[in-house]
Order: sequence, then C-alpha cells, then structure tokens
Amino acid sequence: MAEDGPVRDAGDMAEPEHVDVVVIGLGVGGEEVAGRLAEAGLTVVGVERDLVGGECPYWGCIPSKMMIRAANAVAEARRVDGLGGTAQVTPDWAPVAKRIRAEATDDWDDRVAVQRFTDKGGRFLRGSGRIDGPGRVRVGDQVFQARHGIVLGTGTRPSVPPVDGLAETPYWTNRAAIEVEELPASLLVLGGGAIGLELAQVFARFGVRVTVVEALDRVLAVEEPESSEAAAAALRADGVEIHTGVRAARVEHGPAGFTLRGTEGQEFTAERLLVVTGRRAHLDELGLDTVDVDASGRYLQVNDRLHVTDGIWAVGDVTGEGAFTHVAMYQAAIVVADVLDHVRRAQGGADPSGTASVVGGAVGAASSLSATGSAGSAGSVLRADYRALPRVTFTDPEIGAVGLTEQQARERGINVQVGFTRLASSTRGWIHRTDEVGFIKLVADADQGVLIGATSAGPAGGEVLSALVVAVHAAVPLTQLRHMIYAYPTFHRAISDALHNLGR
Ligand SMILES: Cc1cc2nc3c(=O)[nH]c(=O)nc-3n(C[C@H](O)[C@H](O)[C@H](O)COP(=O)(O)OP(=O)(O)OC[C@H]3O[C@@H](n4cnc5c(N)ncnc54)[C@H](O)[C@@H]3O)c2cc1C
Ligand SMILES: NC(=O)c1ccc[n+]([C@@H]2O[C@H](COP(=O)([O-])OP(=O)(O)OC[C@H]3O[C@@H](n4cnc5c(N)ncnc54)[C@H](O)[C@@H]3O)[C@@H](O)[C@H]2O)c1
Repeated sequence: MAEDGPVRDAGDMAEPEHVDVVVIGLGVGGEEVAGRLAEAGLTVVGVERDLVGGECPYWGCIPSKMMIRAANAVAEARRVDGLGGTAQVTPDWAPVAKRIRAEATDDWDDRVAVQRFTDKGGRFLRGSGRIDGPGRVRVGDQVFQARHGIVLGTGTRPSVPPVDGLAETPYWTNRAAIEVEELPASLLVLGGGAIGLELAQVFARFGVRVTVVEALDRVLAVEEPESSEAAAAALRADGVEIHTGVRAARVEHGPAGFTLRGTEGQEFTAERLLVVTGRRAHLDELGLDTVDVDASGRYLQVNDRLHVTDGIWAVGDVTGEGAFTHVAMYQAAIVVADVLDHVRRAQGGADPSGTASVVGGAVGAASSLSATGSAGSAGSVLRADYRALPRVTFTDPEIGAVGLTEQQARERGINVQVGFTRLASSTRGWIHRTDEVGFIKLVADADQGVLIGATSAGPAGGEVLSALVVAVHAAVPLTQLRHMIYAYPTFHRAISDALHNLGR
C-alpha cells in the first residue's frame, strides 16, 4: 500500500494531470460510481487507500452474514430436538474462518476488485486522496484536476468512545472480530446496535460466553421498542447476558483479560472486548476547507442529488443517510446520473462517451430507480427519497423494518394508527413453533390511508419485509392492502392480521 507523499506548499505543487472525474474512496458506493462513469467513457481516477470494495465485503456485511449463516445452521440443528428426533451438534469455528478467507475476502486481497474497475476503463491509484482546491485532488505526489467533478465515497470508521483507559488496551473493532480464527472463551461487547447484536449471537452460538453492555435503556434503540425486546429475548435464549443503561467509566486490560467498569460501580470481565459503538466519518482528512465546505459535522451534508457543493458529490455512509450497502448503491445510481447530466450540459448536450448506448445504459439503469418511485422531477434528474428505507438486523429471528417507527411518526405530528400481531398467533408461526418473539407492527398515516412504517420480526423477517417496503414505497392504499390475498400458511400472511388490528 502506498504511503502518503510529503505535503507541499501550493507553490511547490506538481503540475496537475487533467481527468474527467476523481472518486476518493472505492467502497461499495465509490466503486460503483467510478466503475459506471468509466464504463460511460469518462476518464476516471479511483483512489483507495485500503481495499477496493470497502468495509462491506471484507469486514462487514458479507463475512458477518457468512458467520450468521453458520451460526443459524448450528441453532437450527439444535431445534431438531422436540420437533423431529435428537441431534448432537458440535460447533466448529474453523470452517467459518476458512470460508471467510477463501470465499469472502480472498484473505483480504482486492486484486480481483481492482481488476474489475480497471477492466471498465478506470485508472486505479492506491493511496489517500485529499481535495486541494476546486476540482483538484492530491494523492501523495500526484495532483489531478477533475474537469467534471470529485466524488467522495470515503465511508466511516469505528467511533470509539473516550472511556478512561480504553485507548491503551488491545480492544477489538468489527475488523478483528471478523478476522478471528480462534474464538475466545468470553467476550464483552460494548454497544448493543446492529453489529453488536449480530456478532454477539454468532459467537454465543459457537460457545463463547458473551456479555453485551449498552449505554441506552434498550438494545437496537433506533428501532421499535418491540424490536429491542425481541432481539434481547432471542439473544438471552442463546445465553447472551445483556446489560442496558450502563455508562462505561473505565477499561483495564491485564493477563486475565478485560475489565470494564460502569459509572455505577458495575464490573464486567472477559477475555476479549469488542467495541461497536457506532461509526463516524473522518471529514477532517479530506481537505474540505480548501473548497469552503464545513468539515466539523458528523457527516457530509448533501442535497437530494448528493451534491456537497459545486462539482463535489458524496455517496454512501459519509452522507449519514443510513449506513447500509443498499443506500450506498441507491445513491451511487443517482450520482452517476447526475454527473453524466452535468457532463452533457457542459458539452452542450453532447454524449460524453460518444457512445450513446453506453451512457444511455448507465443513466437508464439509474433511471429505473426513479421509475420505482424515487420522485425524479424532470428528465433524467433523479432525487434521493428515503421514505421507504429498509433495514434488516440479521439476528435470529431477523428484524426487518422500513420507514418511520411509531415514535418518529408521532413526533412528526402524524395522525398515527398502529397494527400489531404476534407470529406465534398465526398459523405458520404456530406450526413453526420455535419462534416466540416474532411479530408484525404497522404504522399508518390515518389521514392519508397508507402505511408509513413497518417492522417484521421473525424467522424470515428480512424477506417478509419486502411486501411492506413496496407498500410504504408505493403508498399503496390501506383499503387495497386489506383486500389483497395473502398465501396460507405463510409468515407474511400475518401482515393481514396486523392490518385488521390497525387502530389508535
Ligand atoms: C460488521 C458490519 C456489518 C454490516 N452489515 C451490513 C449489512 O448486513 N447490510 C448492509 O446494508 N450494510 C451493512 N453494513 C454497513 C456497510 O458495510 C456500509 O454501509 C457500506 O460499506 C458503506 O459503503 P461506503 O462505500 O459508503 O463506505 P466504506 O465501505 O466504508 O468504504 C469507504 C472506502 O473509502 C476509503 N477511504 C476513506 N478515506 C479515504 C481517502 N482519503 N482516500 C482514499 N480512500 C479512502 C476506505 O479505505 C474505504 O475502503 C455493515 C457494516 C459492518 C461494519
Ligand atoms: N444488518 C445490517 O444492515 C447492519 C449490520 C451491522 C451494521 N450495520 C450498519 O453499521 C452501522 C454501525 O453499527 P453499530 O452497531 O456500530 O452502530 P449503531 O449505531 O447501530 O449501534 C451502536 C450502539 O452502541 C451504543 N453506544 C454508543 N456509545 C456507547 C458507550 N459508550 N457505551 C455503551 N454503548 C454505547 C449506542 O447506544 C448504540 O446502541 C449501523 O448503524 C448500521 O447502519 C448494518
């Protein structure tokens, strides 16, 4: 990996090389934008200091979901008892660690991803990119002048709380947890959000004694209170200890492992400590001051076309619009369309690639987003719309959610109706037997007669969610949803019960 070059004065600056677009950060969002713009015929420099593909394929979604797949198989095998005989399960982490190396991450090697980009016509540069004035990007000794703009897809890094003693200890973040080959006997998880809960359950199912310590009064606090209860109950059933409302005061590390002390004198010990207390964008490193953009916020402020300022776009987690791969991909399509529109206008309407079909393809693919409801105003202009943003926490049971929670809707002064049903009281839930916490919760705008939020927790909660995402996204009238036919006996048929329970 290339190191940053020496920082020079403006007077000492290398002659800039002129290109069309520079993309800084080739995570999920940046790689998609850079690749699509290169395919459209623009000269694109893609700058990545770590691995092309970013957090998701190497230390995030993909390896964590491989772990979850294995942990769920172990848990499902254990459910044979009482349903269909007896099963003896001996969990073994070795095949999981091996699969993550062999299939997910190529042992944390991004050669395939780099080639995927260069095969599209992009030019790849390993290093840290920094804006150095309007349209200008510096990467070590190299300086680029981007004719049509700069795209920032620099993502986030773990946000580690300033707990006394913590910084001096060998604590884990998500990266070490994903890379682990030998499981510890015990694990303290600081932070009961999506990462904390998913990984806590995985490790518990492989025999690790896991304790989750959360500062707020419930885990998964961004979702419905019923979701927090369901997740906590499921994890406790797997042997995970959960402590909420604990403010960490001090962390110590010695030969016996970690000790975490709370402000009320609580004490927790474990061999390893995983800190997963949220993420933050590191805007201060990006040279934003050279283009008069405020770098003091937690995230980059963008408009609904992902503009930061003239000639600068942002994509993915750095925008703070929801730290999900599907958001980064959704935004990438909007950025691609907007950059190409900008190029077209700059060229007086000419096709930047000289191959209308290629550009048409890129814009056309992006436009399909607008066609599915992302309120494009005119022509090819796409605008981001997060009303129906789906999210799935892949605990077992899965907790899927879309749109507003009940509390968020009430805080907005909406005339709210709520519908709730437990999966266990549906035919499929009763047949399934092993899920006691699953439910469907609907949040409706009574004045508009549409759903504005929903949660589906259960064995296939993330899949059941898809029907609810369509309902919120397309603002399907409640009368139509009530008169739909729901296949019997499915988990999603419980949506019908929740609709009939809608009330204040
Ligand atoms: C454990 C875990 C599990 C997750 N599971 C899911 C999931 O199941 N589903 C889901 O939708 N999301 C999940 N996420 C979130 C998902 O990984 C992120 O939303 C996604 O990676 C965001 O992509 P991005 O392109 O915005 O940023 P990133 O993936 O963070 O990529 C940003 C890239 O920019 C590079 N970079 C930063 N600054 C510079 C610079 N100055 N110069 C050059 N390069 C730079 C970084 O090295 C990095 O590679 C998970 C995250 C974690 C940590
Ligand atoms: N399935 C998925 O889609 C998935 C999975 C994992 C991560 N992600 C994404 O990654 C993001 C980051 O995940 P995360 O779990 O790190 O963040 P998070 O914001 O979801 O959860 C962090 C938790 O840590 C708690 N916390 C903060 N400071 C604390 C402290 N000092 N002591 C104890 N608890 C503290 C917070 O109250 C919160 O509950 C998520 O918001 C999500 O968007 C998505």
